[in-house]
Amino acid sequence: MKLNTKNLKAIQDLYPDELAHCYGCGKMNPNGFHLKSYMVDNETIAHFTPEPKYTALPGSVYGGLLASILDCHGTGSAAAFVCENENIPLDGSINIPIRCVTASLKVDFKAPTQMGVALELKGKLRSIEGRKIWVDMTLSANGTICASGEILAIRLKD
Ligand SMILES: CCCCCCCCCCCCCC(=O)SCCNC(=O)CCNC(=O)[C@H](O)C(C)(C)COP(=O)(O)OP(=O)(O)OC[C@H]1O[C@@H](n2cnc3c(N)ncnc32)[C@H](O)[C@@H]1OP(=O)(O)O
Repeated sequence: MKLNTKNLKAIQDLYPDELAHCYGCGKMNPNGFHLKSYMVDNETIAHFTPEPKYTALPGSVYGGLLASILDCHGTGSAAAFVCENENIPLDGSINIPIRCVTASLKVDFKAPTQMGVALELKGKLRSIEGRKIWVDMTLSANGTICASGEILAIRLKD
């Protein structure tokens, strides 16, 4: 079901402009995917509809694209979970001061991912240990989990 984002702020839109050039999710990158992830009830959600040029086999989505959007959903989720943990607001009143980058990303491709539908990505916090944040993710098409992912994101030092 499509998420109503009317009263929500995308995590990636809370990055300051100078750190928002990521190809996958940066609002300042005119050529990028502009993935937007939202915190909803202690999990993160993003929707993304790939263009047909990202085809693997006819009718299904190229796995590299799926890994790419899981990567950005994972780092955004990691930053958001740290903010929640530290009572930093995600309501847009401030740019978030937390920066996380991918140290490790694992993706399991479980079923072909149908082209032409809005994909749903979800993230759940597994753990935070110091600067290390582990997030478990799923990517679904029409309610079928097509890929699962796990990311280790590292919080950058100030
Ligand atoms: C790039 C700057 C952008 C900033 C803005 C971001 C906005 C968002 C942009 C969106 C981005 C979208 C997504 C993208 O595309 S992000 C782009 C792709 N990612 C990168 O380019 C990251 C490249 N790597 C690094 O810069 C450094 O290696 C980092 C920063 C990750 C850590 O180097 P640092 O010197 O800071 O820390 P450390 O080496 O003491 O490690 C710390 C702890 O982590 C553990 N560890 C490390 N690696 C691994 C591993 N592979 N498996 C398991 N564990 C690992 C390590 O053992 C240690 O544990 P412990 O000993 O403490 O227990």
